[in-house]
Parts: sequence; C-alpha cells; structure tokens
Amino acid sequence: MSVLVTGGGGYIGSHMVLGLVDRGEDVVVLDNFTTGFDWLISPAATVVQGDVADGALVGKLVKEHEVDAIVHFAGSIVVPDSVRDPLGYYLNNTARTRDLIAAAVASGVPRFIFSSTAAVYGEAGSEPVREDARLLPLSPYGRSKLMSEMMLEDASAALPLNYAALRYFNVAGADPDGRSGQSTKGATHLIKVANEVVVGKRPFIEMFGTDYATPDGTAVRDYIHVTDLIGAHLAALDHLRAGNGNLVANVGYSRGFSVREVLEVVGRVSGAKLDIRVAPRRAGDSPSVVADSTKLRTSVGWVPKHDDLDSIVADALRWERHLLKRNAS
Ligand SMILES: NC(=O)c1ccc[n+]([C@@H]2O[C@H](COP(=O)([O-])OP(=O)(O)OC[C@H]3O[C@@H](n4cnc5c(N)ncnc54)[C@H](O)[C@@H]3O)[C@@H](O)[C@H]2O)c1
Ligand SMILES: O=c1ccn([C@@H]2O[C@H](COP(=O)(O)OP(=O)(O)O[C@H]3O[C@H](CO)[C@H](O)[C@H](O)[C@H]3O)[C@@H](O)[C@H]2O)c(=O)[nH]1
Repeated sequence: MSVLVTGGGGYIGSHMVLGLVDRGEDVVVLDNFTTGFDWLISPAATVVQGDVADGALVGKLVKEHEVDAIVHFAGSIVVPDSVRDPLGYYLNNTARTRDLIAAAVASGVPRFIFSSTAAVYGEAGSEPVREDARLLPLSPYGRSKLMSEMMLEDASAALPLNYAALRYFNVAGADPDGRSGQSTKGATHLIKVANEVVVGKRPFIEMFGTDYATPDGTAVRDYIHVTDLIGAHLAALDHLRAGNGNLVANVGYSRGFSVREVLEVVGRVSGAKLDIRVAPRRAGDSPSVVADSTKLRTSVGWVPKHDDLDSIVADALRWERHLLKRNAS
C-alpha cells in the first residue's frame, strides 16, 4: 500500500512526504516541477515527473504502487496571478483536478485529500470563520479551489470515493529538523519575502495596504506552521482509512496577526532592521481571514505543536539561510 502525493516537490507537498516517510509509509510523488524541485523530496519516496491530468500515468502508478490514497497538493497558488490569468488557474486547479479525481475513481482509489484554502471564504463576515460561513471567494484562485471542493462533494455522493478538503489558512515555517522549507523562486508570501530581505536577497519589503478596517490598518491572517498542517493531513488520512466519512475542515490556529505585527516579529527574531515601504492594496486580498479550527480539533483530534509565530519565523529563517548557502555552493 502507498500514498500518491501530487505536488510532492513543492513547499507543502515535500513536508507531507517527510511526514508520511517518518511514520513508515510508502510514498509516490507525481510532480511536473513547474514550481517544485526534485531535491526537496525525501530520497525514501519514488518520484515521477508528469502532470496530474495524465490519467493513464496516474492509473499506472496506482496499480504499480497499490495506492490507497491520493493527497493532492499540485496546483497554482498565487492570488494576484490568478486575477491576471484566471483561465490558467481554472485549467491547472479546477480542470486538472477533475481529471485527477476521474483517474482516482477509474483506478479504484477510495480516498482523496485535497488542498483547499481559506480563500474560499473571501469576506466571510464574522470571525473566526467556521466551515459553514458564506463561501464568496474574492479571487479566481479561491473560486478555482471552491469548484474543486464541489466536484469532490458531487463525485463522492455518486461514486465510491471518500474525501477530505482541508482549507489551509496561511502556511509558513519550515521543517524544524531543517530537511525542507519554502524554496519557490520569486515567492510572494509575506514571511518568505521578509526573510529574503533579512538574508539580503531583496532590498526591501512592501506592505500592501495600510487602510484596511483592522486594528492597525494592515491585513490580518492566521499563520500556521507547515509541520502542524502536515499533522492535520496525517490525521485526516487516518480518519478516512478508519471509514469515518468525508471531512471539510479549516486548518489554522484561530488567531490572527497583522502584516505590521508579522514584520515586527521578523525584525525581532532576526535582529535585522527591515526596509519596509508602504504600498497600495494588492488585488484579490481579503482584509482579514482567521480560522475557527474547532471542527478539525474535535473530529480528528488534531493538536497543534508549533503554535508560536516566533518559532514559525525562526524555522523559516533557518531554511532561508540554508538556501543561501546551498545556492552559493
Ligand atoms: N502556501 C500556502 O499558504 C497555501 C495556502 C492554502 C492552500 N495552499 C495549497 O496547497 C497546495 C500546495 O501549495 P505549495 O505552497 O506547496 O505550492 P508549491 O508551488 O510549492 O507546490 C505546488 C507543486 O505542484 C506542482 N504542480 C503544479 N501544477 C502541477 C500539475 N498540473 N501536475 C503536476 N504537478 C504540478 C509544482 O511543480 C509544485 O511542486 C496548493 O494546492 C495550494 O493551493 C497553499
Ligand atoms: O510582500 C508582501 C507579501 C504579502 N503582504 C501581505 O501579507 C498578507 C499575506 O499575504 P501572503 O501572500 O503571504 O498570503 P495570502 O493571504 O495572500 O495567501 C495565502 O493564503 C491564502 C489563504 O488565506 C491562499 O491559500 C494562498 O494560496 C496563499 O498564498 C496579505 O495581506 C498581503 O497583501 C505584504 O504586505 N507584502
């Protein structure tokens, strides 16, 4: 038996591979390496280069490796890019996910875990956001993910497939043992960009929008350590394997930090003085998104172990320094 991890060469997927390998599972990675890297993947996994929409390839991998679950991370992830290129996002995130679900069903894989996002909520109204809040995504990215959730719901009602859709809030940090971290070129995520300024890869950071209706005027997010996010996936996999039915759940810590607060923490943890420049709001951004994670905690017994912004920033910074040395050598 093994687990097929799509996008296993990416930031989050490579941590999932570590989480599975660490508990003795066999893993097959399928990645086209558009944004991922083969060197991020644990040597214990089998790595196949290809697209998730290649149904014949997926069918072959399922058969050869006796895959009992697909964990689907592959996708395009940058909110403002999705505003500029909506059709590209609907193709890679929605249409190709449809093809992967079809291949899962055709080859008899009974379980599917999907990377969804807090972006499905948009401006949800009251916070923290529960799973039954209004789903009004503000960007093509959020819509592309919501449509994938809908396909899974409908497919699961009609076909022998159980699924978990995990709505991640803002994923950050790196493997505490230093084996993986966010390595995306031209990254756009706040903590990654700030740490690139700390190590001298960028001269300054822009603060997008200081006129939001939030306590300090900058946007608020629920930053979650990638290792706790992987803990949620492993718990969801166990939940599905135990026959407990479908699960749609938020993954966050239920507390928010503003952009200004995050940059203060980066400055304090690194000891660096960041050049921070005020810039206009970024297209597609929500003012505030904070998770209510009660459902995940009660349904699968998820207990986060790294709920501390200082450690998130410190782990991410350690990885950034590692990348700097790696690229210099
Ligand atoms: N990073 C976050 O804060 C965040 C938040 C919410 C949800 N997510 C979701 O988590 C998932 C993983 O995100 P990430 O941050 O690791 O991104 P990433 O870009 O590092 O990883 C995505 C991986 O998928 C691969 N890929 C893309 N399209 C593919 C395709 N058609 N076929 C095969 N491989 C393909 C890429 O090469 C890459 O390795 C995404 O689906 C994203 O939408 C991420
Ligand atoms: O250089 C930067 C980068 C970001 N920000 C701000 O920091 C906040 C967080 O931005 P990120 O780019 O780090 O993350 P997003 O909230 O835009 O999006 C992330 O989390 C979402 C869920 O909330 C999606 O899932 C998405 O895939 C993932 O990129 C936003 O207000 C953004 O405008 C800045 O001010 N300067």
